[in-house]
Amino acid sequence: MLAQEIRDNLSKFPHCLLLTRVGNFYESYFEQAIEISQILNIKLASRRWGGGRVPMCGFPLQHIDKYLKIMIQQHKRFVAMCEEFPKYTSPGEREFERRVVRVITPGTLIDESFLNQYENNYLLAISVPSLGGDSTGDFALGLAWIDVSTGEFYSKRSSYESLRDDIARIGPQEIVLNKNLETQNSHPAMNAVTEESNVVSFVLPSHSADKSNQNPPWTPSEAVSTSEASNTSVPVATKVTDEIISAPSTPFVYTPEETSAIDLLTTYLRANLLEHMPPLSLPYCEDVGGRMQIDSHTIRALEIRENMREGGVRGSLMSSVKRTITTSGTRLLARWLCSPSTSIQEINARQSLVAFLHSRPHFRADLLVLLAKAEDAGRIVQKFLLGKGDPSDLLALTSTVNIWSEIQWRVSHEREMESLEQRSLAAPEWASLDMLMNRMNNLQDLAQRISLAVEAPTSSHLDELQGPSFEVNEEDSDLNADTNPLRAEWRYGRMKFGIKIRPEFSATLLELNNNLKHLWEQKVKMEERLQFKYDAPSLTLRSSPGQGMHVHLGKAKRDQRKMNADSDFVSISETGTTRCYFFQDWAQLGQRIFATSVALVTAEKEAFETLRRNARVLDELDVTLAFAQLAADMNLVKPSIQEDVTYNVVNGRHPTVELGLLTSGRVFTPNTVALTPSSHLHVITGPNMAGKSTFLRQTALIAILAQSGSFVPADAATLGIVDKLFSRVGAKDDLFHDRSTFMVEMLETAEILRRATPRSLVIMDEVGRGTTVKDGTALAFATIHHLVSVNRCRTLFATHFHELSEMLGHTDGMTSGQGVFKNVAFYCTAVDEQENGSFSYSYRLRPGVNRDSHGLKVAQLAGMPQSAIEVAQNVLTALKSNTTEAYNNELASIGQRFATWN
Ligand SMILES: Nc1ncnc2c1ncn2[C@@H]1O[C@H](COP(=O)(O)OP(=O)(O)OP(=O)(O)O)[C@@H](O)[C@H]1O
Repeated sequence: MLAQEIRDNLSKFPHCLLLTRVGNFYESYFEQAIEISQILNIKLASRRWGGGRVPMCGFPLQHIDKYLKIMIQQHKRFVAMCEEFPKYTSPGEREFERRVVRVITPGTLIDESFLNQYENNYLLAISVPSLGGDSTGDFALGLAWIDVSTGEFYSKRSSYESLRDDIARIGPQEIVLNKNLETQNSHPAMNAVTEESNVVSFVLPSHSADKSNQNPPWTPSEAVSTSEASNTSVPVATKVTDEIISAPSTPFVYTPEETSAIDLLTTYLRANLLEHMPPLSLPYCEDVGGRMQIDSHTIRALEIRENMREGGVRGSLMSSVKRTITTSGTRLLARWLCSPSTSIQEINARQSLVAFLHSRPHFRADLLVLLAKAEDAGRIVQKFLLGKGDPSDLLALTSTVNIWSEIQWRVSHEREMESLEQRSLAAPEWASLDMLMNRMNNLQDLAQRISLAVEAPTSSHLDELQGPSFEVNEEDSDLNADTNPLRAEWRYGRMKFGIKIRPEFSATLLELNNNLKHLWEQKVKMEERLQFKYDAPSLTLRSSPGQGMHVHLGKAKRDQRKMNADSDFVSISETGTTRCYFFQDWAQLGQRIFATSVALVTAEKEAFETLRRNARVLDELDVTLAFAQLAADMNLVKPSIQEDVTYNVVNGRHPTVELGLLTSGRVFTPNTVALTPSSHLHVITGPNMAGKSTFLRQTALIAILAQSGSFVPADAATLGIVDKLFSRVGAKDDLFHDRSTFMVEMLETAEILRRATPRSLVIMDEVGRGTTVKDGTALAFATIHHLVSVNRCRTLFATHFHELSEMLGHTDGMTSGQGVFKNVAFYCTAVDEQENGSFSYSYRLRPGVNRDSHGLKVAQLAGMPQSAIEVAQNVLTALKSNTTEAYNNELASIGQRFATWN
């Protein structure tokens, strides 16, 4: 029996490692046991089955998380969890029913202990246009991504051009694509997803792309549209709240591409979460132009989330600026830093709040103490929706809501104190905090209502919820639980999730519950009346997607006589034994039941959404408090943001390098930069190790911080919105994809030249260094030429090819704008040499060109043997000879001179 169950499951889930619960163990049998024992490094045993011995291995239940982590996160394998459920057959006997309740994949983790709570664990679905369609058009792709462990759900239009950037920014653990793509290795979408060795899964969508727009793949409650809701006077399905301070009040409109991606995602989730599929919020629709686009290389090169060398967060922007104290706030901070806003209104709202909190250190400190006590409410709500919430989660949720109330109280107390002190000047400042706090619900009795209203169901509850039976006609050919609204209502509404919101939670819920109860009673009475009147005991009132509300006769031959004689019953179908009729009265009553059921589910979800919404407001408070704290710690200033293309930063600093230097007691030298339309490309020259790359990177990081809503490390800053940020810095080779260092460099450069707009910011470090000096110089010149004449974007271009300055018409003593290229200016760093031979770097930029790279000094510092340095010095002197003949003679003599050891 067990052997057969396991064989069946192995063939049903061939792509998974199967773990079967047997008593207090998870076990694996047959060929897979060999593989699992190797992966987990556990003992391989065998047992006698069916006359032969079969391999097996297993481990105690309590080790499940440890081993799941190895299989899923280290080996990127999928695991099908087959659980056992006791079945009481007869007194004293106990049997088990076993079934796969969930397939765990890297992108569908729920509450596993190895999940990093400070980071999102996203599953991303990408829909691509059908073959033969317009596969190259702008924004032809749809993206949908969700963190199942927190319920954070988003969608967005995308294009092939920006797909890589979107993937890098979202950082999914797993990507889902349409099954049609599985064999198309050269498809551009496949190229983009395999770039980062992502885990890629393929699924057949439940709806075709063209149908999906009219027939969205969500549960009925989610699909309730404004018009539908107003017809039935039920609450409109609440949209996912925005993360921004001024949330849009209009509902989201999803493009067909997004709808297809959402369909792919939900189909995949259902196929894997199985019995743990939660009800989903509507995805928050990201505006394509609303976020700064940071290209995929730049996210890595600027070390925003993680440090490139070690892969960890140490030394990253995130680690230097992180002052958040909640896990969900930290996740939000990472999202803001990886996709800064391009809306001046949004940025200003965030910055005003930071300024407000920055100017009130005591208030800030109090709020931080309170926030530190709050739990990750969004994650707890999601746990309940996933059927995993337990009494301790309920306690945590209740106490967190109490803390939210305390925060609200502390805010109003601060306001009272200020009005007592008659600080009327401060009134406008309150606007930003008011805007945020107004998005929180009244919490006065929320905590009490939660403990009253949220409960794990007992089995009697489940029975109560299931009946009275409003079942689906099993003979219907188009029977499908996902498209049958009534089934889905029970399934998504309450049944599966081990959680029920009691009607006491809100007046709306109470009223809807009463209505529904009343309608059910009417339905039962109508059924009984019809059975009696038409002498038809097999008559039931039913609903199905194919036949709508209909009257069903189970034993038609026996019961149809009187009904056929009544013109109120219109026959719509019949089989050998059954018959179905349309009956106006039932059609009307059934519709009302349906509408009320949908409204009830919507209202229940609204109750959870209330909690989520508040949690999100607190996340924003956490991040803005963190920015305020950061501003105080690192002496940051509020930047002024404007809608033009300037970039003016006075004495800017690199936040991470500054911190690093501080730890060794050194001081960072600040630098000023002024990019304007008349001087929008700056060529930076100077010695090795004198701070060129640092200057380039700090320029990009300041733009990111400013547009995320933070203050910036500078004395003053005025920034025009950056729509796209590009970098070409510090390339490595990419042997896996068969690309040399120079090829990587050229790919990145080509992408910038193709995509940068006049509102973009580009930093380029040593373009052309990976080839010969002549080729490199030519390419560097062509790149500058293109950036100045075609892209016209703000650019910092660091180079050791100082010949470029001559080519661009720079002469000593000239000022900005006097060269052949009017929009190009020249700045450099230098080495200060002392008479005693010692030297130091001057990190401070000054106008002009530095033709000396002082590379030998760096070699000396790096510990190159003195004899080698001397040889290099001789060669350098020879190479600096200024006539062609002398130069060639020197080259010829160098070999002769240094070949003496031979
Ligand atoms: N403004 C600064 N103030 C103080 N120290 C700095 C500054 N900028 C850079 N440094 C220090 O100098 C080191 C080298 O800087 P960076 O890599 O930016 O130089 P570089 O000019 O780009 O060098 P190379 O041309 O060799 O790539 C940094 O790691 C940092 O320790």
